[in-house]
Amino acid sequence: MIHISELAFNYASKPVYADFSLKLTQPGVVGLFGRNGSGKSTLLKILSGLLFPDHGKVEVLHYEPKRRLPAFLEQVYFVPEEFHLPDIKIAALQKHHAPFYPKFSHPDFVRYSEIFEIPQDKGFATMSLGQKKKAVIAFALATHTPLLLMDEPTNGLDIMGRAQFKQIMSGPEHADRLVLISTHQAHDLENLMNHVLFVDGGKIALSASMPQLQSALHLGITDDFSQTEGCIYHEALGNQWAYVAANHHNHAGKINLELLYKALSINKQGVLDAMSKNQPPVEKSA
Ligand SMILES: Nc1ncnc2c1ncn2[C@@H]1O[C@H](COP(=O)(O)OP(=O)(O)OP(=O)(O)O)[C@@H](O)[C@H]1O
Repeated sequence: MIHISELAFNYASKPVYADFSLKLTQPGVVGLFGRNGSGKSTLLKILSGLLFPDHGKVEVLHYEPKRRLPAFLEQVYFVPEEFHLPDIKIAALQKHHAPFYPKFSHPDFVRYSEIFEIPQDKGFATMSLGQKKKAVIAFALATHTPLLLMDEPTNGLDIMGRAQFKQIMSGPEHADRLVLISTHQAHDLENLMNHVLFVDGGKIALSASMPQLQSALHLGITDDFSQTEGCIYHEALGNQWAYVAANHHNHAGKINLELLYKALSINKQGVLDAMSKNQPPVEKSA
């Protein structure tokens, strides 16, 4: 579905990607993680055809995004982190924009709008930031495009909004699409994710499915500091210690993505060594 090889991209003189490669071949929810400024939004814009690579090959759903062919654009929806909406009501949003997306589902849009409690009688100019974001997400999910790109979708949503987002995203109607989500709110979405990507230094630091992570890593909490010896990463948690270690027991445990993110930021090589030593015989990419 996504095939990038040897991508290079610079903003004027600011290099963001150099020799970046990535392959995602299966539908599912993929989390895109990385430090501030690591290039996540830039990648989503390149994939949606809003920015053009300087070098390398980018293929999405068998199209080159930079050509912006209508047959490509009707299959991809991008929810940016920041957006401007005209002062219209959500019924008008649907009327004017839905015809661009052949698989758009009116009943699903109504259902998602109800779950999100989006006001029907207000124009966007008088909606709150969270209400506008919910309207855009409800629309994006109702397009049923095979590829959905979302940049920080839960930013600006309250606790109920985040729960509503998870509820909608878990629906079986999204099972066949690839949903690539850039987020710093790892905890919000970790139960939904099938695969995670970490970008660092203009390259993919890690691309792994959840089963691969669960098989290779053991994340836990202990009262006994001596148990953190030899771990890939540990941190104080009140009177206890949270840690990331290589999984020597072959029990598939729960992956706390925030802890994994810190482990990768502080000791990337430790994580990669554990991953390379313990790979289950499962899919190699999402
Ligand atoms: N329009 C632009 N012109 C010049 N430089 C830019 C532009 N947009 C982004 N950058 C720079 O490119 C790099 C990557 O930015 P990008 O927004 O893709 O990062 P990000 O990973 O999405 O960051 P964040 O987590 O903070 O949202 C950053 O160093 C940023 O300063």
